[in-house]
Amino acid sequence: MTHQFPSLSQEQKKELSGIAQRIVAPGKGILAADESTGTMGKRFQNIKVENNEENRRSFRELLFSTDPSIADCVGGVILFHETLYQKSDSGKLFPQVIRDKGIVVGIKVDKGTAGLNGTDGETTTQGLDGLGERCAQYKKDGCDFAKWRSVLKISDGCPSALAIAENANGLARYASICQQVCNGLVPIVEPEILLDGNHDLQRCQYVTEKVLAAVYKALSDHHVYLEGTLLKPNMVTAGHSCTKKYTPQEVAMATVTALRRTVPASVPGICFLSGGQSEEEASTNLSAINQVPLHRPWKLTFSYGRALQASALAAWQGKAANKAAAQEAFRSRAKINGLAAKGEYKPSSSSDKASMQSLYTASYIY
Ligand SMILES: O=P(O)(O)OC[C@@]1(O)O[C@H](CO)[C@@H](O)[C@@H]1O
Repeated sequence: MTHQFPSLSQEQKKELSGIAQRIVAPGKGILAADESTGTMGKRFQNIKVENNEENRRSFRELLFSTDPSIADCVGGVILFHETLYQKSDSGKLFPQVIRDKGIVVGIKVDKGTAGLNGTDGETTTQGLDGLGERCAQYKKDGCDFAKWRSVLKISDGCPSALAIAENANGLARYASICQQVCNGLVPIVEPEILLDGNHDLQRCQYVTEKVLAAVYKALSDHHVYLEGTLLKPNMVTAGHSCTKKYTPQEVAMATVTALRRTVPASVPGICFLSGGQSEEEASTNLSAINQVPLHRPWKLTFSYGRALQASALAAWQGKAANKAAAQEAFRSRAKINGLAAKGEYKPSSSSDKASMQSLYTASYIY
């Protein structure tokens, strides 16, 4: 075996690890506002709002112009391409609005999934062609991190060895391109295992361990600098149609056990996706994860889309008059998750009904 040909200087490594650490500073997580145009359409349908560019801008404006105290619990925001070039009501580009609050700007760079022929409906993720050029441009336009989502599912025969290997390699190739000399983006590596299925907690833990082990082998093969990366995994939970119910403590123990067996201690932070859990479930499980009596060498925090925005969307209803109420709903959810990231969130019996509502969609695609 040859030696490694170093591609990153000490300064470049320092920049990457500094960005990653700022995003997951104590009590901070990520707002995933990177829904594609199609996904926003589904969200808007529920509140009967037309899916046009101005409405998408207005909703994001509401989130990004929330009181600056939001920066106490949000360290990073992930944007969709369209949003990166949109402006606030006062005419400021969104990345500037976000950076002015001391929050790091990120961008979703994958181009969605494509079928893997010969498998039982499994997929790979597209977007590697021209990725280097796109990353360099995004860095110039104010981004410091990126996100790429791979999707795997659990059934009797899934995930297949092919799906695991193909998605791990894609994530590693993407991560190495993000970190390349001129690009300087911290890659968030997201191997999402969907909630669909009737499998139990143990099966999800087993699959999560196999998937993460393959991802970290591929990241090593591709010489990815782990200190300058973040992981965005699913929590280990039973499938959505499993009849057995598990406590947050059981979910937390299975999740932390799987992570301890597979994720190197050099990774600064693990930011969970919410994956269809209700807002309350996602917060309660995260808090329980941060209370597991095992050594946890990484920050364990959130990178929620649905579980951070559902109440805000419901309060907004597309009406300017509801902006303040929607911002308050978002601020309150972010604060709760900030506490959960420190293991300090205690759910109260008075939690409102909407926050307990499942946000699950079968075979979630975007
Ligand atoms: O699972 P959640 O927390 O809602 O969203 C997690 C996420 O990766 O999936 C979405 C795909 O639509 C992205 O917008 C988002 O970043």
